[in-house]
Amino acid sequence: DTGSAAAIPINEVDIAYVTPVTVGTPPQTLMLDLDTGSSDLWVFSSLTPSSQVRGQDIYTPANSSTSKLLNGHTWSIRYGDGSGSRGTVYLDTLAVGGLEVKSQAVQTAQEVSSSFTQEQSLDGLMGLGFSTLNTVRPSSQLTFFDNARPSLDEEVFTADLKYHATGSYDFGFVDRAKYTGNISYTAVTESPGYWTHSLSGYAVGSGAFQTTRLSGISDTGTTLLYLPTAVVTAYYRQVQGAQNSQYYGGYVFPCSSSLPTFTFGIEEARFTIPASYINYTRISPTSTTCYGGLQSSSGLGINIFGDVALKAAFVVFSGTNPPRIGFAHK
Ligand SMILES: C[C@H](Cc1ccc(C(C)(C)C)cc1)[C@H](NN)c1nnnn1Cc1ccc2c(c1)OCO2
Repeated sequence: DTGSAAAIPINEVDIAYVTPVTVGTPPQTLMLDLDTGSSDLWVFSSLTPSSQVRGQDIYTPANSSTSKLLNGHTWSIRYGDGSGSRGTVYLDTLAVGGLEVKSQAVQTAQEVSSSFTQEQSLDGLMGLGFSTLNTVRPSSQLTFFDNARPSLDEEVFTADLKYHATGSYDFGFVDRAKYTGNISYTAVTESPGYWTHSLSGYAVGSGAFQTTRLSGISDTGTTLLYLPTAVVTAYYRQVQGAQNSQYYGGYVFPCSSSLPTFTFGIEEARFTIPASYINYTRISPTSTTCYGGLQSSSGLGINIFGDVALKAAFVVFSGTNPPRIGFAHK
């Protein structure tokens, strides 16, 4: 079996991407953020207080003839940016792009933090990290990918995220039409449940490639690219007027500055992020100061290869044993 679905940016700066997912019988369509950096599938629901719902679609288990309460089970998740949610759990039929799982744990939110309420076009998250990270208790639940595995033609899913455009997620196959050349694979360690792997090095603009192993997680649910301070200072040293602002919590620069590209290595392969991806956003609609798409990871304790990096490639998340991740040009 296979599935293929759109990855749609939810705003004009690609803060997150959503994918249509159908839940229940008859199918209720929700727009979920497929997130390889977490492992809970949670949705805005009929159990979410109306004061916390602002335009989101909701899942109503009572309207689904196939929904079953997972008795006595609850969940609670806190994300690295401080946002979070918690609630109860139903099992129901769930499909992404034609790929159906009969009994998927759907975590119904009874509380969501304000940053989720504010994102009107995002109805929840679908974690695609390793199921060890799932927060449902007393028994943790499997991700959609883990549930779908037995029926997949190939134990893979791929991410083709795009800059200011709609991309796609595919399950169970690697679409030859979506990339050029060869796929460069590298080893993944499932620690502590993320798609953790190394970069083989980096280059700033036309500068020499620095060969140095940088370990981190490929995370479709994180907007920006977070790397060690040494790398980030080397990058912004090439940007006129750049500064690391305590006030804005990161590197900012005059929007008129010209930015270098940023190249990262996957084993012998090289992927160049265009300067436009790193000129992330104006700090306010009328400001001439812009916020960088490359920021320091020093506060996070882990390097995060988020969407700013992933959208520069076609990415294969391979659930083989051992797992691996592949990057190709597109
Ligand atoms: C933050 C997302 C999870 C999320 C996604 C979207 C949203 C909004 C819809 C409200 C926009 C909030 C939250 C990430 N997912 N793997 C995550 N979940 N747990 N850790 N991370 C990665 C991390 C960790 C720390 C950080 C960060 C990132 O950005 C800034 O500081």
